[in-house]
Parts: sequence; structure tokens; C-alpha cells
Amino acid sequence: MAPSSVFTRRIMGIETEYGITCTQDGSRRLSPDDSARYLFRPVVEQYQASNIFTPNSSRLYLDVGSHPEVATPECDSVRQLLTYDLAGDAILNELAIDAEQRLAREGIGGEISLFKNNVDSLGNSYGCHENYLVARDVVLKALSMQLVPFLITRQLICGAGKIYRPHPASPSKDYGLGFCISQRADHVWDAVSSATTRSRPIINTRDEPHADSHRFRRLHVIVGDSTIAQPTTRLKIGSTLLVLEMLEAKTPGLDFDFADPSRAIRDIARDITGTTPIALADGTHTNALAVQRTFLDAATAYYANRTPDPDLAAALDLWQRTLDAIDSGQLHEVGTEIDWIIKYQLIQRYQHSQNLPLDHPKLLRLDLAYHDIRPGRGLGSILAQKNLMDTFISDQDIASAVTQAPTTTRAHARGKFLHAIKGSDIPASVDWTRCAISRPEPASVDMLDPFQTDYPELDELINTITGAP
Ligand SMILES: Nc1ncnc2c1ncn2[C@@H]1O[C@H](COP(=O)(O)OP(=O)(O)OP(=O)(O)O)[C@@H](O)[C@H]1O
Ligand SMILES: [Mg+2]
Repeated sequence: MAPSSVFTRRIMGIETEYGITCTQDGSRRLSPDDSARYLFRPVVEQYQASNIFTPNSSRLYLDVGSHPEVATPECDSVRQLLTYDLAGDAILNELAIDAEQRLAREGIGGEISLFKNNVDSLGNSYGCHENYLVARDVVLKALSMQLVPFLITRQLICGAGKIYRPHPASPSKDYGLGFCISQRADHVWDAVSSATTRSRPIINTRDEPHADSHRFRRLHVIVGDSTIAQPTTRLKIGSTLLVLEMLEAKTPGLDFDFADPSRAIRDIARDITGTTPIALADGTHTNALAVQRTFLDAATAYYANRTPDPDLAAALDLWQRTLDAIDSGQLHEVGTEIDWIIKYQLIQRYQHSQNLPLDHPKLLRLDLAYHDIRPGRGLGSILAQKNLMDTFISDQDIASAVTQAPTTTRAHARGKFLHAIKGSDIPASVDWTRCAISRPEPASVDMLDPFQTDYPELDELINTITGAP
């Protein structure tokens, strides 16, 4: 692999599917499907569609069913990606405020909750997908196989945690009631596959680069939990970026071949010490903590010779402190930074003070409330206000990201086009790689390089729309 295949500046995006409820005094007011349709009504009225690009160049989407989805615009730094991920929450929060006002006016009433989690009360799972651009000359399957052991053990540093209740149909039912580090661990079936429906892999290899297919591929990681605490999201993305770079640079010593990836991910999820033996294909054993230490040590050495990035440095620091905290059992050392640990501590405290069984409805409600993104209602915002959850992205930056597209990637060009068509009655269509109009003459511009911020042909198209000379 040529050194040019190592991306130290990389295009990335996060897709988040949200759970939704509409309740009044604790009982259901609308079904999740109806709640989602209600939420999207102003979108459909404005755009005649429920699959649109918002002014900040994100994709906002409601498929059949009840999970609104936001896909961030193309970002090229950890900080930018985090900010646009939070802007996605803010966009949905605005829609929820509007929906609640309409519900009140129409005499239905009720509160809309939006959950950034990955599993509902019936055991159905929905995703948080990470997208990372890689070079076309990278053998994606080989890269993915190397990445899988990192991703299977990554839950230790960035799982969102949940109370697991045995579900009769679940293959994990034999684990019994208990705390589980990851929301998604029970819902992946294969290490690497190009299908998302029949089997749900850790990495999806469907070849849809949303870019020039001769130069680029898009790595689609679908095993991750949606994360709430900003330090956890920074660690999730930052650690994965560093591991990707190291694998692209052919760093030695990072090969683990798990005998049974789906068994390993479920076993690791049930062990807050990270020490459960994991079988390797050669018959020997390792454990999650040891695998993560190997990747961390390599990443620390790699970063010493890399262009500095304060967010990657912060991710490395937290990665180290989290593994140390798990190793020593002193989880409180990272008790305001790592989602599953914040949640685990909360549940433990409440459970013991009230002497409740782990599957008590009060504890299940607490678990769910952790993921509610509505400010002032969801536990994340309440904990942050009380300094019990660390934050570092300012409200002002999030507010700007709701209306402005990123300026350093292709999202910038799309943002200009979106802005131009907003004030126009010319029919237009937008996708990741293309902007088009159908009047006065059908015309379109392809944008096949996601690193490119400006496309002169697109500016001409915009002039046609705005009537500029
Ligand atoms: N070339 C690229 N490399 C990496 N990420 C990209 C690239 N182009 C777009 N993205 C990001 O990939 C994500 C695509 O989201 P989208 O929901 O459309 O995914 P999809 O996998 O194409 O479709 P679906 O969710 O409908 O299956 C966005 O977050 C976007 O910013
Ligand atoms: Mg998507």
C-alpha cells in the first residue's frame, strides 16, 4: 500500500437513528409511527418529502417506521464531527418543540421524547453508523478484518451501557439479567458483510463511496453505540481514526484473529472488568483489556510522530485513563466522561439506595432517560448542568452548526446550493454527490471529491438559480 493511502485528514460522517415516543403523564399518547409522522409534518409541508438535506448540509430522513435519522454532513476533524452530531440533536429538538405545540393546539397533548440509543423496550435495535473515507487501493476486506477486533473490544471505552433483560427470542438470553456495556453488542451477527438486513455485520462492505469510485471507498462501521457524553463520542471517533491510520500505514503487531466474533462481542459486553477470556483462532486466549491496551500503546507511539490534533490528544489521554480505571476497578476516575460508566454508577447508586431489583421499572426508566436528547428532560443535559457529565463543545458552536454547513469539505458547496434553492421556485434535487435543477433547462453538477469545498460549475448553476450575471 502506498503511503498516500494514509489519510491524516479524512472525510467522516455519523448517521444516527433516534427512538421516539409521545406520552402524557407516563402513558402513551401516540404510537411511535404516528409520533414520527407528526414530528416530520412541517418537513413534508415545506419540502414535499421526508428525506431532505437541511441547510447545514445534513441529511434528515424518515424511512417507513418510526426512527427519524440524521446523517451529518461530511466532516474532516473530530471536533467538527462532534459539533455536527450535536447539531443533529438540536435540529430534531426544534422539530419536537414544534410538534408539541401542534399537539397542544389540536387537543391531543403529550410530550415528545427523542432517544439517542440503539434498542427499544421490545428488543429491536437501530443504528449509529460511522462512515470513514479510505483510498480505493486499500483492500477493504483485509482492512476490515484487522479493524474488527478493535471494534469488538472498543465497547469497553465507548459503550453506552444498558440493563439487559433476557428476551425469550434473544440468542443472548442465557446470559440472564445484568448490566451490559454495549447497546449494540447483542445485535450484530457477522464480522464483515455487504448485507445490512439479512445479517447485521460489524462492518458493512457495500460499495457505495458517495465519491469518485476510482479514488475512494467509504468504510461503513455499523457496530457502534450512539453516544451521549461528548468525551465518549470524541474517544469513539478519535480512537477509531488513529487505528485506521495505523492500519493504513501497515503498523505491525495489530493482528488479532477472534475465533468467534459474535460470541466475543456478547461476552465482552457482560464483563465490566474487561478480563473475560476471548478465544483466538489459534486456540490461545486474550481479553478485551489486553487487546485495547495493544491498540492504545501502538496509537500513543504513532501519535508521537503525527501532526498534532488537540482532540486526538484528548482522546488518547481518556483512552489511557479509561483502561486504567477498568483495570484498577476505580471506575469513578472516568465517571463523568464515559457513557456506560456514568450510567452504571447512576444505576448502582439508585438501585442500592432504594433496594430495587435491576429490572425494576424505575431503573429501566432511568436507563432510557439517559438517552433522551430533549434539553432539561434528558439525563445527559441534567447531568451536564450539575457538572456530573463533562462537555466541551459550546452551545454557540452547536447553534452555528445547525444553520451553517462545514466550510472545509464538499458540504460547503452543497450548503451554498441549498441556500440558493431555498428562496427559489426552481425544482431542485440534492444528494451527497450531485446537485441538480430541472428548470429552465435540466442541469446538474457532480461533486465527486468530498475534500473539495468549491465547484465552479456549481457556482454557475447557483447563478442560474439566483439570476446573478
Ligand atoms: N466519501 C465519503 N466518505 C465518508 N463518509 C461520507 C462520504 N460521503 C458521505 N459521507 C457521510 O456518510 C453518511 C451517509 O449517510 P446516509 O444515511 O446517506 O448513508 P447511506 O449508508 O448511504 O444510506 P442509508 O442510511 O440510506 O443506508 C453521511 O454522514 C455523510 O456525511
Ligand atoms: Mg443512513
